[in-house]
Amino acid sequence: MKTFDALFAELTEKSVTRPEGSGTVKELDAGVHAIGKKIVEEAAEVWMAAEYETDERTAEEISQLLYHLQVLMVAKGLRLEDVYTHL
Ligand SMILES: N=c1c2ncn([C@@H]3O[C@H](COP(=O)(O)OP(=O)(O)OP(=O)(O)O)[C@@H](O)[C@H]3O)c2ncn1[C@@H]1O[C@H](COP(=O)(O)O)[C@@H](O)[C@H]1O
Repeated sequence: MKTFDALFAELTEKSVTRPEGSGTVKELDAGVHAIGKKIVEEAAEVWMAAEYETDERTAEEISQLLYHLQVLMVAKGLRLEDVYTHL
């Protein structure tokens, strides 16, 4: 099972190696504005799933929100430590 930290390491590596077909690379190239919109969309999907769908669907939507938050962190050059310091 993938952890938050392992996913972040994977996305960071992809931002450097830029493999063909990577959705992350595509999203990074779209820029902070597009990534931000995706985050808002995914956050709304988390909310709707939590209110009206199953726990499994909610967990799936949360995983997608976490993914897009990580893509934004990579786009901004933020490290996990930069966020963890505020927890
Ligand atoms: N965890 C994720 C992940 N979560 C969400 N997503 C993306 O976010 C989208 C969210 O799905 P939705 O159904 O909400 O969105 P959609 O509107 O249908 O899709 P779009 O039209 O917006 O692409 C998915 O289609 C994926 O493009 C993810 N894309 C990649 N990962 C992981 O990130 C890593 C790197 O992925 P690549 O860069 O694609 O190799 C791999 O480990 C992947 O498993």
